[in-house]
Amino acid sequence: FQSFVDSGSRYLTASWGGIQWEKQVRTSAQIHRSGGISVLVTGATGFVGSHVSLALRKRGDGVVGLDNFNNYYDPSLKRARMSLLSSRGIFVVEGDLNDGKLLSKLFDVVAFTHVMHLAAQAGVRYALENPQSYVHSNIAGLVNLLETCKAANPQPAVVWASSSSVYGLNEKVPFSESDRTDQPASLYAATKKAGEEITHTYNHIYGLAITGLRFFTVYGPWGRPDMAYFSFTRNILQGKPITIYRGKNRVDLARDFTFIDDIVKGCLGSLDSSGKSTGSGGKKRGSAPYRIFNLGNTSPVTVPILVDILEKHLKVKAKRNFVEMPGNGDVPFTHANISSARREFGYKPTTDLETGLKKFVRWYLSYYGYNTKAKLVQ
Ligand SMILES: NC(=O)c1ccc[n+]([C@@H]2O[C@H](COP(=O)([O-])OP(=O)(O)OC[C@H]3O[C@@H](n4cnc5c(N)ncnc54)[C@H](O)[C@@H]3O)[C@@H](O)[C@H]2O)c1
Ligand SMILES: O=C(O)[C@H]1O[C@H](OP(=O)(O)OP(=O)(O)OC[C@H]2O[C@@H](n3ccc(=O)[nH]c3=O)[C@H](O)[C@@H]2O)[C@H](O)[C@@H](O)[C@@H]1O
Repeated sequence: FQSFVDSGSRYLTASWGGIQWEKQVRTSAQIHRSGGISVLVTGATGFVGSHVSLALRKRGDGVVGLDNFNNYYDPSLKRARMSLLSSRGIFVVEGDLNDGKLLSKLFDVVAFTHVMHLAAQAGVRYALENPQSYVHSNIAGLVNLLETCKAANPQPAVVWASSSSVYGLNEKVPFSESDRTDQPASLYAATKKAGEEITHTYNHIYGLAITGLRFFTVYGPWGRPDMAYFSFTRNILQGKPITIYRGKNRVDLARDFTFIDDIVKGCLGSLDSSGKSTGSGGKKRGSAPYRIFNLGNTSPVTVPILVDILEKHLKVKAKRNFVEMPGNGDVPFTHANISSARREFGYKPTTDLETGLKKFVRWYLSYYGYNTKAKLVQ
C-alpha cells in the first residue's frame, strides 16, 4: 500500500492547513437550509463532481471539494470549473485521496454527514498507457478515503461512483444490478469492480453506509475532453477526421448515453436515501445499508448516430474513419435497467441524446470562443 502512495507522490500537495484554511473549509461546509447535509465531494473539479457540488450548494447543503487537479486532461478546464464553484461559495481543497493526514484533518475540522466520492482515474482506454494511475486513485485512494471515513466520529454515509463498465463482456440486456460482473474488459473496469468489493468489506466490518452508483457514459456541458462526444466535437470543428470503432462484421457500437442533469438528480436522490453509518472511531455498532444502483438512460444509441446528431448541431460534416474495435478495453454496448434506482429514490432520466447534445454543443461553442456559425473568434 505504501509503495502505491509513494509512487503516486508526484500527485501529492501539502498546501493546506492554517487558521485561514480551516475557516474556509468550515464556511464552505455550512448548511443553509433546515435538514440540510454537509458533504465532502471528492473529484469536485471533475465533470460530474462540479455539477453535483453546484446542485448541492444550490439547495442549501454544505459542500467542501477535494481534487488533485491531475493532468489526465487539460487542468485549465478543472481550474475553470473551480472558479465556478468558488463563485458559489464552494471551497475546493487541492490534495490527493492518498494524503491520509489531509483527509483526517478535514474530518477534524468538519463533521461531514456524507461523502460523495467521485474522484477517480476515469477513462477506459488510458489504462493501456498508465495502469498505475488506476491503482493509485481507484484502489489505494479509495482505501485511504474509507479508512478515514471508518475512523471518523460520527462516520459519514458514503456514496461513490462505480461504472457501467463492471458489466464487461455480458451479453444479457438490459444490464441489471444482479447480473454477473466478473468479466471486466479493462483495468479501469477491474478497479471499479474491486471498489465494489472493497466498499462491501468496509460496510460489513465497520458499519459504513455505502451506496455505489454505476454511471452509464455521462455527457454534457463542462464535460470530459477525453470522451468521444467531446473529442469528436473538437475534431469536427477543426476539420480533422474522427475514428469510429466498429465491432466484428461492421456492427456499430452503442452506449446508453446519460445526460449530466439526470446523473446529478440520481446522485442527490441516492445521497438523500443513503441511510446512516452505524459505527464511530473504527467500531461497528450495527448493520448499515450497502446498495448498488445503475444510473443510465435506458435508451442506447449507436456511435454513428451520436455523430449524426453532432453534425446537425454543429452544422459541419464529420470526416468519418471507421476502424475495427481494437482490443483496448471497449465493450460493444451498454444498456441500463434502472428500475432499482426508480423504486428506491424515484430516479427518472428525462433528457434524450438529441436534446442533451444540443446543450453540450451550445456550451462548447461558447466556452471555446466560437461564434454561432462555428468559427473560432480570435
Ligand atoms: N463520465 C462518465 O461517463 C462516467 C461513467 C461511469 C463512471 N464514472 C465515474 O464517475 C466519477 C466522476 O467521473 P468524471 O467523468 O467526472 O471524471 P473526471 O476525470 O472529470 O473527474 C474526476 C476528478 O477526480 C480527480 N482525481 C483523480 N484522482 C484523484 C486523486 N487521487 N485524488 C484527488 N482527486 C483525484 C481528478 O482531478 C478529476 O478532477 C469517476 O469515479 C468515474 O470513474 C464516470
Ligand atoms: O459508462 C462507463 O462506465 C464509462 O463511460 C465512459 O466510457 P465509454 O463508454 O467508453 O465512453 P467514450 O470514451 O466516450 O466512448 C463512447 C463510445 O465511442 C466509441 N469511441 C470512442 C473513442 C473514439 O475515438 N472512437 C469511438 O468510436 C467507444 O468505442 C464507445 O463505444 C467513460 O469514459 C468511463 O469513464 C466510464 O466509466
